[in-house]
Amino acid sequence: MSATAEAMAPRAAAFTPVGPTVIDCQLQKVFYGDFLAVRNSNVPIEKGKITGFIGPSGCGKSTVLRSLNRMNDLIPIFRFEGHVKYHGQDVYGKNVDPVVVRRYIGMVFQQPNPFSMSIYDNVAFGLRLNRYKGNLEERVQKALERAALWKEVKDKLNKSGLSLSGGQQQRLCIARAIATEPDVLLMDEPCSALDPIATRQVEQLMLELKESYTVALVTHNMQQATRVADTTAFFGVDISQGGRTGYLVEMDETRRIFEDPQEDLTKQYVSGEFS
Ligand SMILES: Nc1ncnc2c1ncn2[C@@H]1O[C@H](COP(=O)(O)OP(=O)(O)OP(=O)(O)O)[C@@H](O)[C@H]1O
Repeated sequence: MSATAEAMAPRAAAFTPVGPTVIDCQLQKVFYGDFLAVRNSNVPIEKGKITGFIGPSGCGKSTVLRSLNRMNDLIPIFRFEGHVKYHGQDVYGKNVDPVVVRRYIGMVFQQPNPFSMSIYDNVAFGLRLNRYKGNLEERVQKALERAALWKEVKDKLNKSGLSLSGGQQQRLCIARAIATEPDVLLMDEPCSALDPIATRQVEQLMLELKESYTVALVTHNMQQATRVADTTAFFGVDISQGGRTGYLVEMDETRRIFEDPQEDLTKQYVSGEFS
């Protein structure tokens, strides 16, 4: 670790959540094969808040986000040292089923990815997978209402999810993710494929969703972080060892990260000196 990076790590690690922590994520080292992709990143996710992850390309934002609900399990060369605990329980515990983890910690991806099936079936998918025994129609409607899509699709629930616009597709994916009523929603650049109007709709939706869910959001868009995130984690890339290893530089209330950051690197990044 470089001297600069060493100096930065303790302060970042000292971030103390104000409210209860839903996910206690402490990643000492994250590898893809031999490649050290992320180091020294303690990123507590606080209840009822939107936690934004920002930083230059390749700093490990998505890697950290995907570690929270074991999405990286799908990559055989992924491994890490550290722990991820959800309400104190080890997410990577021996007997923990990743499908169950994702039932509580849902995910929305960068590209809207509705399944090639009807709007209704898209939203009902996770409920059926989890053998939901209640009133399916009611739950589908509720999820679509919460995702601010119901009014636009209520008369065409049998149409393909793929027939919707990009912004509608992303709200459909959000409806699909919240239908099973997860506790936490992970969003990996959910607006990057959307136009400004659809982006604003999804941002508005995020603000409404945080009333019921805890959200962690990866975004390339710093304005988006200032608009929606309560807390922001800024990641940098350490090139001192010849590789490109991401690490948490600083995490704080969003206002502080953008107006009064503690670290020079954060200052330079939020003022647009590098990207
Ligand atoms: N499946 C993988 N196999 C090997 N290396 C990977 C894999 N996924 C990511 N990486 C590497 O890990 C590092 C972190 O990638 P990650 O996608 O987490 O960064 P990011 O900050 O989200 O980037 P971006 O903003 O460009 O999406 C990068 O160097 C990337 O090339």
